[in-house]
Amino acid sequence: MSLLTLERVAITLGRREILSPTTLSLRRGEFVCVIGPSGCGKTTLLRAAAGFVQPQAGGVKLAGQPVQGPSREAAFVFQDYGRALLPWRTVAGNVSLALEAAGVPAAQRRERIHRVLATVGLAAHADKFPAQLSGGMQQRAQIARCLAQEPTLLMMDEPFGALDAMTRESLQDELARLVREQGLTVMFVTHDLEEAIYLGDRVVALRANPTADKPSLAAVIDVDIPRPRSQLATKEHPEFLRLRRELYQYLGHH
Ligand SMILES: Nc1ncnc2c1ncn2[C@@H]1O[C@H](COP(=O)(O)OP(=O)(O)OP(=O)(O)O)[C@@H](O)[C@H]1O
Repeated sequence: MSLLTLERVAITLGRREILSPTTLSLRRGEFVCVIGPSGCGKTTLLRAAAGFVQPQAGGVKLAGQPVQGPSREAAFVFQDYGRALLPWRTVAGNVSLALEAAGVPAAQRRERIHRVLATVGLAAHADKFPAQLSGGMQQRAQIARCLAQEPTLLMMDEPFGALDAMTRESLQDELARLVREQGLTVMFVTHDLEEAIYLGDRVVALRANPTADKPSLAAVIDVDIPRPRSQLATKEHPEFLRLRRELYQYLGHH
């Protein structure tokens, strides 16, 4: 059963067609990664799917309902955690924002804040300010704020792109666990092929400068590698290596 459906979604910015008509649907609980060269429209596709931009043609449906603007069902995680968090609010205060916006009474907020912070391993840092945390911890805080909103869909735009390799790997593993435990559906933009294969149930490859015979959607590939995955074993799995080669060719030569 599909949760999110994009039906011939096309986007033109200025006079340029950024995204040629693209059809894609995400099943409930599915983790879909979107890759492609810089400027091919990954962020634009994600923003359209989240209702932040209205496509010039085609439509987006969430749980069968047309998406006409941002909704609480879909939470958006940005790469730039430094700008996503309010510096004058503590970690707990930042998470509280999502609950305040949803009208959750103060009496229930404390417990909910504690629960989501524990989920992302930040329970001991609730009273710290963002500037007192490492990049990885700030990104965890942003993810906690999104989870507090209790979304069904997580839209993530290169969330780990600014982190060092070790932190990125541990956050990938935490995210995969969390998504599985909570049954979330994820649309995850990255320019990192390995990250896309490691995390995804499917990988969507976009190409830049679409034309009539070479549309934006270059390929949609199933990642048939068992879960839970692990950084070492999965990345040595023959299927991982095969997919990496296949996607590399799509990105490099199409
Ligand atoms: N508001 C806008 N007006 C005109 N062009 C825009 C606007 N926003 C983005 N673009 C252009 O649309 C194209 C797609 O941008 P988008 O950010 O979706 O690409 P991307 O694949 O996410 O790129 P990157 O990997 O570099 O983040 C780019 O060429 C960008 O310059």
